[in-house]
Amino acid sequence: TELSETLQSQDVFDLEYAADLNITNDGSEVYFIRHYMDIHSDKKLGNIWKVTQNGELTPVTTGKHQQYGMALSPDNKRLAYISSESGNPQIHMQWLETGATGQMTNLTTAPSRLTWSADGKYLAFQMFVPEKATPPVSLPGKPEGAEWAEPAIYIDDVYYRFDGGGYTKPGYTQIFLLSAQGGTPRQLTFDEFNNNGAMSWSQDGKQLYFSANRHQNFRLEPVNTDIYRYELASGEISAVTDRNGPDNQPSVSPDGRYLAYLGYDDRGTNYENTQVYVRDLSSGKTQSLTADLDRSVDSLHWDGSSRGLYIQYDDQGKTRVAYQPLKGKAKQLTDKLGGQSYGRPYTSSEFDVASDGTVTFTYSAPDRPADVGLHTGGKDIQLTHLNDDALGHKTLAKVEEFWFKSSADGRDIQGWIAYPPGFDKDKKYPMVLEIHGGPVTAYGPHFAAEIQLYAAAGYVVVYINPRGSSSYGEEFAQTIHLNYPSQDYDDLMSAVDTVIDKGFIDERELFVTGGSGGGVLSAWIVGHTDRFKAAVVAKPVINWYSFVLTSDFYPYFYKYWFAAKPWEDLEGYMQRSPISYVGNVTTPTMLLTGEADYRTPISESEQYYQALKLQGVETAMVRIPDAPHGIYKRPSNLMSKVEYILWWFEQYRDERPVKN
Ligand SMILES: CSCC[C@H](NC=O)C(=O)N[C@@H](C)C(=O)O
Repeated sequence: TELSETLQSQDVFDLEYAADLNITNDGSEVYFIRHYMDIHSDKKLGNIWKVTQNGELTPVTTGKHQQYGMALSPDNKRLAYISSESGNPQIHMQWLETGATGQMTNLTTAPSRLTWSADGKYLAFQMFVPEKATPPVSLPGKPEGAEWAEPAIYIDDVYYRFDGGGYTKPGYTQIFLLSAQGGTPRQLTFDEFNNNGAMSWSQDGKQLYFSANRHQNFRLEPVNTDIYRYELASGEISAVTDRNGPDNQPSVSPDGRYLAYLGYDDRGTNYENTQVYVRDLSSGKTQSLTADLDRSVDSLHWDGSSRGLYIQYDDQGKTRVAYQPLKGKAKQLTDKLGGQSYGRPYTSSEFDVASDGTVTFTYSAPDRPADVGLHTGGKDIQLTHLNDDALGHKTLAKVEEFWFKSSADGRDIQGWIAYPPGFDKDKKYPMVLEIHGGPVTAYGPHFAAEIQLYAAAGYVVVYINPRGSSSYGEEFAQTIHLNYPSQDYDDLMSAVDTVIDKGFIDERELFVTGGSGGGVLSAWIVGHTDRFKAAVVAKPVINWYSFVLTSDFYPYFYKYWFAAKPWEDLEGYMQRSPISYVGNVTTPTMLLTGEADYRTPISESEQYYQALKLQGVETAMVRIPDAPHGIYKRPSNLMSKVEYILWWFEQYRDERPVKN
């Protein structure tokens, strides 16, 4: 095929990225999953690879499989991982000295969270244990061999479908123990809770700490997880934490003295900073190490000497790793993490640490999905270049940071401009404003196929972190508590004005799109201004009343995003709903949503489509069959999304014939 100079939508099949980083104790090698897109199955697959400190790459496993959940044994001699190569997900093990590999289990449902005991003799893991569902009604009179319709589906659980997971089956996630020699796993927990949070062994192997929501009312208290201790000898489970609010990611220190974990006090708001807590296991004394950080810590790893922790958090659109000693100030190590959200430029990354403090992390650059990086001797080194073959010969958009003041109140807001390849500041370009979802998430200077493809099509792409985004502290994120959308609209309009003032935008050629929370804001925008020539509203919430009563995670949304239940505050719900402003819309607006989106169900898009039709506004609806909220997860769906958005915008470009 002909070499093209700029990124094309089919190039998404050539993207690769690194995940599941596991560094050896001496820091000399990093094992990772090398994800790639399989053009035949249209799925993301992945095999295990190893990279040394000098960048030498070796495959560890191979084949057209999805391998994931990798865990290096404490002595670094074995690698446990999950693979579907035998047909369904099973635990596999590779003995690294000999390369011998074995399937360790014959499970009936998918295992997860492989967690080694310190002596390397056991693996704890979790697995869904289905319960027998007996429908309350069975139809009489079916003659032998008759082909009747599928039986009716009876639902009585709070959570009956999950975005990306489909309709739920009755049962609970339980903890299991597997000998590292293989064999039959032993089930450790049996009760009617989902024992599904992260796990960590005590150093003597007598206890297993895990996080779970084991409150009687757990379904309606969706974030109230705690840390529990499981006694291997007796099977007794006791609560280690008991506050109102989440406690998770337990991690026992290498010397066995402390338990670190993440959590916050639940004050019922849309956002709280997740802090790092350390509990002295003999005295029970617990302290927060990050009370003054004003950022949410996403993950942690103990320092080999048990004197502190390496922590990861988002800060102004980037992700950092810092060393936080048990006493004293944190030391910044690197801010180059990211690259795992290859569709849109969300912060998304991971890291691991060797005993000597060498940090491996997913290395982010605006023009590449995640590579393997290393932070050692005060320097960041990029160990892999997984996409140089596919992207090295292409001209990609340059991404530049900018800051501006919001017209609402003069608040400083951060954004980025992606310039079309071959950009010439003396020319005038059409602009796409692309808006993130969440709404408490953050974009940053990270690779994003969607942004790159809009730029490759000739648009200057602008994306910002309006108020309510994460990575700027608690006050900034909470400005939209019970107040979304609101002045975030002004932040977005000020961004557009700021970029127009730079002189290279054709003011008559402004386009807007956004997904999820960004779909809310783009629908809000067309209801409040006619300055955009066309809009694509992707997987939006259009009506908060119907959203709260159809979304998979509804016990959370009504409780943390609104002051009351929908029927108790009809006015409040409708005031913040884009549907209430549909009467103002004149902008041609297309809807685009996955038909299996159970987070922002497609009925939201249908409402807007039908309302726009009734209003006589130009509209269309793109339905992506079987796609969940994460449309990008199948490469061809990512392609469809981008191609349809660009096509819609092109209909309204000046030099194109206007649509009938
Ligand atoms: C605005 S409704 C909730 C949508 C969703 N938030 C959490 O699931 C969301 O905005 N998702 C973002 C990250 C997206 O899909 O882009």
